[in-house]
Order: sequence, then C-alpha cells, then structure tokens
Amino acid sequence: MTGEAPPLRVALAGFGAIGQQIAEALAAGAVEGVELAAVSARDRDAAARRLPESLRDVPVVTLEELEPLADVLIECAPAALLPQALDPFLTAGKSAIVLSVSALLDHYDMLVARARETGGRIVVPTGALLGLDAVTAAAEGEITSVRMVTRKPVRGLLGAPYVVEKGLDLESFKTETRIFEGSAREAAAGFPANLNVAAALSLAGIGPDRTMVEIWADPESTRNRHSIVVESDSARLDMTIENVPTANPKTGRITALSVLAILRKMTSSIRVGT
Ligand SMILES: NC(=O)C1=CN([C@@H]2O[C@H](COP(=O)(O)OP(=O)(O)OC[C@H]3O[C@@H](n4cnc5c(N)ncnc54)[C@H](OP(=O)(O)O)[C@@H]3O)[C@@H](O)[C@H]2O)C=CC1
Ligand SMILES: O=C([O-])CC(=O)C(=O)O
Repeated sequence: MTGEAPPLRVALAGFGAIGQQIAEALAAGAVEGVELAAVSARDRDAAARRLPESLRDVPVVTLEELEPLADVLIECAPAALLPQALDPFLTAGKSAIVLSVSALLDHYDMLVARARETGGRIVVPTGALLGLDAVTAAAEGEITSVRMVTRKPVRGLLGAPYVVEKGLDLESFKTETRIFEGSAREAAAGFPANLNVAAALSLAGIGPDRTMVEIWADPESTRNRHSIVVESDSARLDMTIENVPTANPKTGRITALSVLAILRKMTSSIRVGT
C-alpha cells in the first residue's frame, strides 16, 4: 500500500468566466490530486466545444446530473440557480464551493441546516476579495466595525437590479460617483452579480446587517477595487485589492485562482493561512 489517495473529483456548475478558467488550469495539471469530472452549462453543446482538448471526454450534463459524478461541487453559475446546484451535493453529504455568495445570504438558513443534517460542507472562498483569513481570525475576538468601499468601472455595474430600479444612467457619469451606501445584505440584494465579495466579507466577520458597504461607479477605472477597514480588539485591518476583470467585466481574474487555492488546501499535506 502506498497510501496514495484517489483523485478528488470536482464538478463545475457553470462554465463561464470562472468555470472555464478553472477547467483550463485543471487541464494543465495546476492542482495535483484534483480532476475535473463533470461540467454543467445553460448551452451544453457550446460548453462541450469549449472544454480544453485534454478534457474533451468530461461529461457536460444538467445541474441535477452532476452529483453522482463528483466529490465536490464548484458553484459558478447565475445566482438564481444556487439552491438547485447545491442541494444534491449537500443532501449527499458532500462539499460545495460557493461563488454566488450574494445568493447564499438569501438561502443561508436552509442550506446550512441541510449541510448540518448530512455532514455536507459549504465552502466560501475569498474569491475576488482579500484578507478573509485575518477577518475570520479577528472574529474569534471582537470586531466592532467592518466597512468596505467598492469602486467599479461602469460596465461592471450595468444591469444590476438597484441601478435599474433607481434609473441610474451610469454611462452618462463623467466622474466617479457614489451610487449606493448600505448594509452588505442590501448590497447583495441590489447587486447580486456584482458584489459577492461584500456577502463573503459579512459571513467572515460580523454578518450581513452590520457590515457596511459603499459602491462607486468610476468611468475612468479599468479594475474592480475593494477597500476594507476592520476595527477589532485584536487588530485594525486596512486592505485594498484591485482586480483585473475577466471576459465578464463583473468578475475578477483572481476569483478562479482563489478556488484553485482552496482545492489545493483540501488535498494538500500542508495548509497555510487561517
Ligand atoms: N465570490 C466571488 O468573489 C465572485 C463571485 N462571482 C459570481 O460567480 C458566479 C459565476 O460568475 P461568472 O463565471 O463570471 O459568470 P458567467 O456569466 O461568465 O458564467 C455563468 C455560467 O453559468 C451557466 N449557466 C446558466 N444557466 C445555467 C443552467 N441552467 N445550468 C447550468 N449552468 C448554467 C452559463 O452557461 P452558458 O455558458 O451556456 O451561458 C455560464 O457558463 C456569478 O454568480 C458571479 O456573480 C463572480 C466574481 C467574484
Ligand atoms: O464580488 C463580485 O461579484 C465580483 C467582484 O467584485 C470582483 O470581481 O472584483
């Protein structure tokens, strides 16, 4: 017996900017001991054509058909599909890595209860943000405030429900303009596809109602910039990340890398960071 573990089989629920970047990295052998076992997309024929050459045999199936094929789900589909994507994996006592964190706030109690019943796990990676290791550590003591200021290029905010409801004509803005101030829960509702990072920060720290968020639309900027200040009894955290967008202007390139880093932590003999 060599003690070598079988590969961890992962399934991608969604094969857009994030899913495709993960598949390409796994095809290149980026994470030892992890293999792509199945993929789901809205247009499955088109997704099959986009699979990397060495993964052409990977099945492209419906969300419901993923679970028997994999040990771990990577959810990177539109927010509205979150319960449908997670439910089979959690019911089977498996792990689900969640990127649509805004939607997780809406279904939090139900999904966490399901995971608790079965021994399944919901894993929220740092995604397009930074510092959740330090925020979770500070939360073991007492955090008194968490504030995040997000600045995005206009095209990273177009179509958000809040922008549409308020009739904001972002493309007419000549200078950077604050368009929203409120809690992370309100930000997730108003910007479900643009501000998952605020939801993740809130779950790491003091929750979606006490985490405060400002959103600025910046016609000059080409990056998604998130600045966080946390006051706690153990440390003051003051951090900024400037994300290079993917083909999807709402999504930073580092998001998929964060998932690869989590997969490495799940399979590695050494684990660095909280
Ligand atoms: N946590 C974080 O830090 C971040 C989270 N996100 C979130 O991650 C999620 C994915 O982002 P991103 O990759 O940029 O999104 P994309 O829009 O690029 O991709 C979405 C994918 O979901 C697929 N899809 C749509 N409907 C279905 C369906 N019924 N069944 C299966 N798949 C379906 C689409 O299929 P098709 O290709 O056929 O259209 C597409 O492949 C989003 O919710 C986004 O808000 C994004 C950035 C950062
Ligand atoms: O949080 C999100 O949904 C995406 C984001 O801000 C980023 O990629 O910088």
